Amino acid sequence: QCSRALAHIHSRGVQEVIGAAAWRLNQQQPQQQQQPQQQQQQAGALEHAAAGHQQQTSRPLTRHVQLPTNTCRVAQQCLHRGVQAAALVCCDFSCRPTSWNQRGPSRALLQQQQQQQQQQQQQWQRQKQQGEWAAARRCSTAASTLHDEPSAVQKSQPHLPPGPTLQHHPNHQDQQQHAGASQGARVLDGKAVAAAWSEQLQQQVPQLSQALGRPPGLAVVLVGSRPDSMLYVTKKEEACLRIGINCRIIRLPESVSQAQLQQAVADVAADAAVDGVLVQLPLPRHLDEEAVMGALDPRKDVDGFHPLNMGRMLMRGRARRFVPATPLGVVELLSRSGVSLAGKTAVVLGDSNIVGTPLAALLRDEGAALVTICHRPSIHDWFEERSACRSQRAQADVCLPRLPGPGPGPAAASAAAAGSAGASTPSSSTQQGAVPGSGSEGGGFQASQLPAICRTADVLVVAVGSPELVRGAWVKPGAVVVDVGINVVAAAEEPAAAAAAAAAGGGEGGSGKGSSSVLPQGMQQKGSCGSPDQQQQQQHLTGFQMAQGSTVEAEHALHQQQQQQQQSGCCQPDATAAEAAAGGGSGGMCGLGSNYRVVGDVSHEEVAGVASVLTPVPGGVGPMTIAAVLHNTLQAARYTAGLLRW
Ligand SMILES: Nc1nc2c(c(=O)[nH]1)N[C@@H](CN(C=O)c1ccc(C(=O)N[C@@H](CCC(=O)O)C(=O)O)cc1)CN2
Repeated sequence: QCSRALAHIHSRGVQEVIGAAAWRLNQQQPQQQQQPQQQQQQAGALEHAAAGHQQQTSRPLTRHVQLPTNTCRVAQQCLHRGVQAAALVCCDFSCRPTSWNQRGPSRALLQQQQQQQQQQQQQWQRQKQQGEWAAARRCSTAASTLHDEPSAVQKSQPHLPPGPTLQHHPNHQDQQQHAGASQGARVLDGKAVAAAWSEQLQQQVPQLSQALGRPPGLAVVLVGSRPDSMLYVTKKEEACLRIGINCRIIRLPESVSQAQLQQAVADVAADAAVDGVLVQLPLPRHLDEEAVMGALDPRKDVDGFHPLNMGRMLMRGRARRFVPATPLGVVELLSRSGVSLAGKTAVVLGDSNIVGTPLAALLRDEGAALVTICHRPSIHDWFEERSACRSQRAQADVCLPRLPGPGPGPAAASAAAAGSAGASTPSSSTQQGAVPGSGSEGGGFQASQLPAICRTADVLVVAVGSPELVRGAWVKPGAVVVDVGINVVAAAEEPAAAAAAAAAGGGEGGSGKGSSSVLPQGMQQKGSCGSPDQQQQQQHLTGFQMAQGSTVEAEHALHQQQQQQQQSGCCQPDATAAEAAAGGGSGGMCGLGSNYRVVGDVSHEEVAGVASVLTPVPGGVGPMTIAAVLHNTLQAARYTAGLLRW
């Protein structure tokens, strides 16, 4: 079990697992009491490794393995001799502070640690059934409460400085792991967790600035003036300034050419005062995002979108470098909230490069036993049927998607509507005849599985950009649900209101034609935003667009619409990001005001009654994304300063 745990640690990129030799020594004579000479040998070996490390990197060792039973005190001696950081793995549950020798920690500290360990061990006992992955996690959990342990994802990255302390909440974990039908989900406070993380990062800045001879520097390249992108860039800039990172924004016009953009990125990356560079996405349609990402300097690629960084993360057992901010934020939010992923069945709705795809790899690395990605063909089918779904919601718990068959169209829509009455699971007869794996040509089968696949998830992450797609009935009781979507909808379009409207309207039809109740009031007042059909379409796309997991195609389509609206006075073309942020409870995209609100991809109200843990929108993953950018920028600064080996 121990060697598996070590292999696991190695496979996650931790290179410095010193003490493994001492562990082996101990293994060879498991029954024997160690002789003082042996103990000294081990202490010497660890110290030697620690000193070597310090010499090589000019900083103290930041992680080592805490060894079983007898050797624990050896590790402890190391801590006393200037090794700063936490034990990573404690393989032996019977290891007790009492086995440490007199030169170990003070009695008070021992007592405190003993108490903590006892609490942990009680918790371990309750979780003992969780299997091998859980064992490794239990160990690191114990270690992290004893010391200032790097957080979950940091552990998987080599050479990290002492990181933030994982806040494990046994009660919360119990709640998560033992909850059946939930009395009400624990709603994670992403804003507070991000603030705490940022504060920890802020504490690292002075030391880094000293090593660099200047503050760490981030450059953000922003093409065009999408209100959402402007808002996010402003958030990044403000967050940087708050903790002492210099932030440069390079604003390029919408019409910038591929060559000009790549040149601008190369120029800013060549600036010696810039440690990290990111290009805000999405880019206008005429630009080739892949080429831009490929041309980034991977050592400064704080978004982790360069193929080298992405590849290292996706491949099993490779040492990671930069991890994309939103997935990193998700995993940090869970881990800092005491939510364990070990042994869990995870489902990720959405396969974007920004969120879904990298997050699936992170969940795998965090110990999830099974990770399913519901990818584009299946989800697109849902989008195609959303308008039909909406009007069906009043009548059915789960709105069925289009039946397998011809491509999207009115016939398919009415088939879906007809099928929605009785069947709510994929085992229903309406699903027969579906062609598994038929993919984008006829993804009805995949789409029809979505609710059922979601219901298999202990941990469900939704990043598709479809407002409140995931309903209560899609969620397994007691599941952990992470909502990554950010959708702007008209305030009047709350699900309950929509359902009531649909019920009152007696099945108005899928298109929502002429339904003024769902139109943004501001637009109605201005009355110049296109036909009702266009307005309806715009609403869909608005929600679609704002999500971090949404497709670039849809984003561009919306952007074009926005531009048209701006020209026609529908949106405020001159609203700055700051104004937008200040405007209305929605967080104010495009000067939205109170007629709009920001919702996630999950029906919060419904799912809160079923899940055990839920992230809100806004105030969940979004703020964690910003904190993760700060984290990555400081990592980049460490590479620049030579504090980390690339
Ligand atoms: N180059 C990148 N582009 C984009 C990324 C990315 O990680 N790198 N992710 C998203 C946008 N994004 C950061 O860039 C981001 C999205 C949302 C938030 C956020 O804080 N959201 C708030 C709500 C928004 C509001 O106030 O209206 C929240 O959830 O509380 C931050 C950053 C796409 N592009």
